Amino acid sequence: VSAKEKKRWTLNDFDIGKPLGRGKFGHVYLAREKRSNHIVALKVLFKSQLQQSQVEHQLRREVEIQSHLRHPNILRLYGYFYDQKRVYLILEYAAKGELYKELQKCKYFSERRAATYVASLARALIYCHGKHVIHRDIKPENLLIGAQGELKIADFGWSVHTFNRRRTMCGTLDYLPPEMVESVEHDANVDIWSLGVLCYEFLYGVPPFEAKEHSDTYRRIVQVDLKFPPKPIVSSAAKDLISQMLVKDSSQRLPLHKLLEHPWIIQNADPSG
Ligand SMILES: COc1ccc(C(=O)Nc2ccccc2)cc1NC(=O)CCSCc1cnc2[nH]ccc2c1
Repeated sequence: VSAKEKKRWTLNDFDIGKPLGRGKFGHVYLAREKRSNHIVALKVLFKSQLQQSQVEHQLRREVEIQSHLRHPNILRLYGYFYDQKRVYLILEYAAKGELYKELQKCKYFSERRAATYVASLARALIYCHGKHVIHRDIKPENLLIGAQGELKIADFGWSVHTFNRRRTMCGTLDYLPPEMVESVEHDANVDIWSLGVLCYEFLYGVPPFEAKEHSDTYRRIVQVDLKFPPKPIVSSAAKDLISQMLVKDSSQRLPLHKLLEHPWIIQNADPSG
């Protein structure tokens, strides 16, 4: 289903399959586009709920942002259509499912798997930043796994163009960098912080600043209270990379292109991503 055809999609163009999950604004179903037999994920959003939460403009902006993003590690939004009550998003289907379920199952990933994922996410973020899009919500719940095992950034519910930086608190705090916790101006370097948090969680199975109370997590983040547990055994190269990303001063964080040259990535990431 290429977005080139500016055709008007309707529900009749699809056979609807099993439910894939329920998001905040609606349900997602496996679906097959009848003419091409192409398998997609169809996300159904209720207009009433979008109106209630005043997110229609955010959805419109997001569809606009997404329609220009083409990257193997970014879940595609092929198009959308609507009827009386609902808005339908035609999304890429990631055949190997949700990354966080895989992380829960494995407890933590090998250094090779973690480095491969981190490198592919870094390439996706370099691509986004090149288009002045910062994602700001990189966490396991927003990552899916494609048919070849490749990682896909899957949810842009909070992405913004860098020119209008809204500071809306969204979801878990674990991934928020100090400047967002202290809600000061922030820039694309927020994604480097989140990628560092993610790399830590891939290797240890828990995020670095996790605490029982929100207030404790806040404090640990703004103090960058970074500790590496004795188990599982993690290489010093991995710890070095994480320590260069989880830096309070966002301008001092390791730039993404430097990350791709870091010894731990060079030695462990599978080049195909
Ligand atoms: C590019 O992606 C997206 C773009 C936009 C939105 C969205 O809802 N935007 C929004 C909504 C309302 C207000 C403002 C903005 C969501 C996504 N992405 C997902 O929702 C991921 C899981 S759905 C797909 C999918 C695929 N492949 C799978 N394999 C297993 C499960 C699964 C699930």
